[in-house]
Amino acid sequence: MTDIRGLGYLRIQTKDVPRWRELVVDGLGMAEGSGPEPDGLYLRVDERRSRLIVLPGDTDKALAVGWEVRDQFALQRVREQVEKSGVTVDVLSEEESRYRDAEQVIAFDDPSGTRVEVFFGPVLDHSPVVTPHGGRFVTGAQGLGHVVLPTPAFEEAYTFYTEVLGFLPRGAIRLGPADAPGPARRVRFMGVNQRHHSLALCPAPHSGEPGMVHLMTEVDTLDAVGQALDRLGKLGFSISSTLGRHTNDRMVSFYVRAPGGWDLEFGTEGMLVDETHYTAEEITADSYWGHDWSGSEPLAAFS
Ligand SMILES: Cc1ccc(O)c(O)c1CC[C@@H]1C(=O)CC[C@]2(C)C(=O)CC[C@@H]12
Ligand SMILES: [Fe+2]
Repeated sequence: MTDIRGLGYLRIQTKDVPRWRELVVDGLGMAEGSGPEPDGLYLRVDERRSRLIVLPGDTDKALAVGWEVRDQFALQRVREQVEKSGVTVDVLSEEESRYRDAEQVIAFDDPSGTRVEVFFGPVLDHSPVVTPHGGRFVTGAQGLGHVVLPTPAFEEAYTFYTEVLGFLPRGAIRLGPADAPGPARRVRFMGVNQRHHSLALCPAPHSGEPGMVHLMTEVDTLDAVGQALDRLGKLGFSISSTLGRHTNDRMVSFYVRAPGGWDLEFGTEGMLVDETHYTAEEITADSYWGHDWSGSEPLAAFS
């Protein structure tokens, strides 16, 4: 069983912090917090000081995906496993860890070059999470949500996450027709807690900028999802996919395009996995209904 307990945080940079604020605060209804960079946008959805960190930069890209472990002993085990696999691990200084609002952070690159941070001891903010539209986010033992990462080195990356970091396979979906020539290409889902997937890998031409396909965050009511969709329309955001219900995690969600050419998925009613009975399945449709991607602008990871 893996030492990783959940998706802890995502840190990105963007050319357009104000538009990101409209997207995640005015649109999705996250609460604005604070952090070490005065010009950064720190988003709170729970008692953590921040879960999504949006920093100003020259380009739009993911800076780091943060995975949480229980304690210093778990962090040490992860470090040993990653080093044993031949990957260099940076042990961040106390100052660098404090910048990330954690007691201790280690960092390394995954096989696609995505910066991975693993941490324990997140710093809490006990003031009430005052979300601007009253939404309540589903985090806790299920972590922040899930990320889908683009990778041109699919097999290597999948092996790394499952065999080195211990992510559990949580099924797959084939890309393209079942009778396509050559080896099947699949999006593979992986979990570390009861959330169906905390990570998915998607075969893509490159994992460079923006280095993300989407980040999913979950709220506790369908009304909060629908109201966010209404607000985003008024704010002029492009909806990449209409509302729909996924077949694997049963989540009802939509996708909205973020600056930088990747998406934020916003959903509710995600299922809880019971590992006593779960087996990894291959789904043959992404959704029971909805999720019409036909109006989507192309994802930057595929260009
Ligand atoms: C199928 C599915 C189940 C659960 C999810 O949280 C989820 O995001 C998805 C969609 C993944 C989806 C896909 O399978 C094919 C390629 C897609 C359409 C993309 O290009 C982005 C989302 C990808
Ligand atoms: Fe997703």
